[in-house]
Amino acid sequence: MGYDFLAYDISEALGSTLWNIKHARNRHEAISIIENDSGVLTAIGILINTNLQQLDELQELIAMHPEVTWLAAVDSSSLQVERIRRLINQYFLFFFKLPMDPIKTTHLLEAARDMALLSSVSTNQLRSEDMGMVGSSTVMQSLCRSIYRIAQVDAPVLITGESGTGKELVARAVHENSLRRNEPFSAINCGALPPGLIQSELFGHEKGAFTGADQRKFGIIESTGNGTLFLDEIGDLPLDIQVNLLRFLENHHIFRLGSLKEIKVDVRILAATHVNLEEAIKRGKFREDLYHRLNVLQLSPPPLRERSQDIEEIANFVFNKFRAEKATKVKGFSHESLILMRQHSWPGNIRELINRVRRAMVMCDQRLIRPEDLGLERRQSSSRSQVTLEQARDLAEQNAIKASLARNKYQVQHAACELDVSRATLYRLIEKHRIDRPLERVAHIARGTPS
Ligand SMILES: Nc1ncnc2c1ncn2[C@@H]1O[C@H](COP(=O)(O)OP(=O)(O)OP(=O)(O)O)[C@@H](O)[C@H]1O
Repeated sequence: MGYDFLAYDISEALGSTLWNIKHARNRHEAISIIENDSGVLTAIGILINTNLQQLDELQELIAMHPEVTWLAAVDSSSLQVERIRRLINQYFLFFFKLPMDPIKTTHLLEAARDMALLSSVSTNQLRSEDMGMVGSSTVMQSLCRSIYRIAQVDAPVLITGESGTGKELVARAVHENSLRRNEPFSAINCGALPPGLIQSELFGHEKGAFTGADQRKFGIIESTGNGTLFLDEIGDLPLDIQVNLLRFLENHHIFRLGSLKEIKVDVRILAATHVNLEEAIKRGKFREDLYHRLNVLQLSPPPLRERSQDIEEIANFVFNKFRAEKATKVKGFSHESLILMRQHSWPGNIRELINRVRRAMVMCDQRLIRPEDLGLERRQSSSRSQVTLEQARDLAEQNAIKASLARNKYQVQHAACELDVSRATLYRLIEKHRIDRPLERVAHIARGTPS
C-alpha cells in the first residue's frame, strides 16, 4: 500500500512487513500505479538530490491525487533546500530522515494509512442518536463524525475529557460502529485495580505463577479476543505494566504471568484519561513511547458547559427514560429550571445532569420540576459575589456579540470585523451563547456557509 518515487529502496528499510510496496522510478510510473491500483492510500516521496523539474513533477502528482496521504523521506542535505522544506510543509503529512528507522517508519506508515482511511469515509448521514448519544450541537455532530471515521480503522485511540463527559460511551460507540461490533467489548478501570493484580487482570496467569494462583486465568486482553478493550484511567497504570502494554501494542502478542508462551491477540485498544498525560510524562509517571503509541487517533468529548445547547435535550432524554421506568405525575421542567440549567457550569458534566434530574424527579411534588428540585439555586440580585469572574466575562461577551449583531443586521462578517475576531470564532461564540438569530440566519450558519 505504498510506493516510493525516485531512487531509494524502502523495502530494505522496512524489512519483512505486510506492506505491499511498489516502486515508481518516475512520474509516469507513479501515476500508473496510483490510477491502476485502487488500494494505494499512502505514498512516500523520496527527496534526495532532487532537481527542480522533479520537484515540480512531484508537486503536480500530489495535487492531482489528494486521496493519497503523502510522506516524505529526505536526507539531511536536502532538508537545507528551501523549496523542499516548503513542499514538505505544504503537502506531506510528515517526513522522516534517511536512513529510515524500520520501527519508526512502520508506525508512521500505519498512522498515514489510518489518516487516509479516515478521510475516505463518508459521514454525511450521521446522527448522534445512531451513536447512542444525545445532543445535536455542532460539537456533538463533529464528534460523531470523528467516531464513525475512527471506528473504521484499527489503530489505538486516546479518549480525553473531563470526568462524566461520556468517554466510555464514546468508546462503546467506536466499537459499535466498527467491524468488531459482533465481538466482545470489555472495559477495565486501571485506577480501580490494586497494583499487585493489574498484571494478572490484563495479561492473565498460569497455575502456580504466584502464591494463591491455584488455576490458570485468562486476562482481559486475551478474553476480549477479536473485540475492543477500553482501558479507562490509563494514566493510573503503573510504569512496569505500561512497558508490557507497549510491547503488546507493538507486536500484538502477550505472555500470561508465569509462562513464556507467546499468545497472539488481535484486540483493539481504546484508552481514556481525564489527566493530562503530557504533564504525567514530565513528572515521570507515564511513558512517552506508550503515549505516542496510544495517541495515534484522538477523541475528546467536550465538557457540558461548552455545549449548553444540548442540556435541555439531554435533560429531557433522561427525564423520559426515568419516567418510563417509574410512574410519576411530574410532566417536565419549568422554564426557570431550563434557564438555570443552561447557566450552571456542570463540573460533573453529564453524570451530574443525570443525577440532578433523577433526584428532582423524586423530590418534586408539583407538575413541573423547579430549580430547587434540581438543587440549582436562583441567583439573588443582592448576592453579586456569587457570580464568578468566568460567568461575568461570559455575560459581557454575550452582550457585546448580541449588540454588534443587531447593529450589523446579523451580517456575521461585519460583526466579526467590528469585534475584531475571525468569522469562524464569531460563529463558535454565537453557538456557545445560543444567541437567537432570525430563522434564515440559523439555517445559514448551520450549513457553515459564509454570510
Ligand atoms: N451524549 C450523551 N447522551 C446521553 N447520555 C450520556 C452522553 N454522554 C454521556 N452520557 C451518560 O453520562 C454518564 C457518564 O458517561 P461516561 O461514564 O461515559 O463518562 P466518562 O467520561 O467515562 O466518566 P469518567 O471519566 O468519570 O469515567 C453515563 O451514564 C453515560 O451513559
